[in-house]
Amino acid sequence: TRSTRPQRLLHAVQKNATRGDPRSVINAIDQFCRHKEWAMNVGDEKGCILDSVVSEVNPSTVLELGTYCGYSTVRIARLLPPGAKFITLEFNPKVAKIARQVIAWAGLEDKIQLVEGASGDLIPKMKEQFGVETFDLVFLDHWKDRYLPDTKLMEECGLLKKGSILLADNVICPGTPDYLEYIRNSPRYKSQYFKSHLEYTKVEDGLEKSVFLG
Ligand SMILES: CCNc1ncnc2c1ncn2[C@@H]1O[C@H](/C=C/CNC(=O)c2cc(-c3ccc(F)cc3)cc(O)c2O)[C@@H](O)[C@H]1O
Ligand SMILES: [Mg+2]
Repeated sequence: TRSTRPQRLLHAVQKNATRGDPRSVINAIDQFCRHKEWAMNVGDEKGCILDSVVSEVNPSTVLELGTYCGYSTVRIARLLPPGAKFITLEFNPKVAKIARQVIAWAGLEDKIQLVEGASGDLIPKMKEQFGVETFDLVFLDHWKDRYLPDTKLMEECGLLKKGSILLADNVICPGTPDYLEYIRNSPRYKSQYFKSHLEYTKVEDGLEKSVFLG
């Protein structure tokens, strides 16, 4: 049977990237998606904005919603200080299996805890099961209609503290209208839009960075 897109992406990494070199894994995926087969990674243009936010926040605790093939996971993990706690959630076991191999190829498996399951089920367990108090940074990149409910759930579970940063991909394309409306009008957040483009295309997209005010 025909391979899946995540499998073909993994093979491109194993063929073109150097083991233990995160930058080469990132480049191999970007080359593959730009020249061979598009895939829904945050990509290199928005990826640079992600890098700058991660470097600025210098987080001790990070949560990523929607690992997919692990592209943004590798981008984030390579910039984290030693001892940082990085949890990424992926509910498709087949995709999680690919992401683990991409992360391993980059040599970053010790910095990343990939947990298989749905964010709605796992967020309420963060404190008891994963020993997390609050997250300094959350990267939202899963189903777009889940950004808002999961943000409210993180608030309810006390996982955000004053200064916590939410960074949301795809707020224009495919778009997350209910999330944007909430986060931009809530007195509990200060938001900033970073205009960019949909990965590997000229279509407008962007990242919304929101600071939780407590
Ligand atoms: C049920 C919600 N909770 C979840 N918990 C854990 N993992 C989840 C969850 N949802 C989805 N996932 C996983 O995250 C990934 C899904 C990401 C969804 N992303 C998109 O739809 C997306 C889509 C596009 C896009 C843009 C333009 C197009 F024409 C076509 C596609 C671009 C992007 O950058 C995207 O992020 C999958 O691996 C899925 O298994
Ligand atoms: Mg995305």
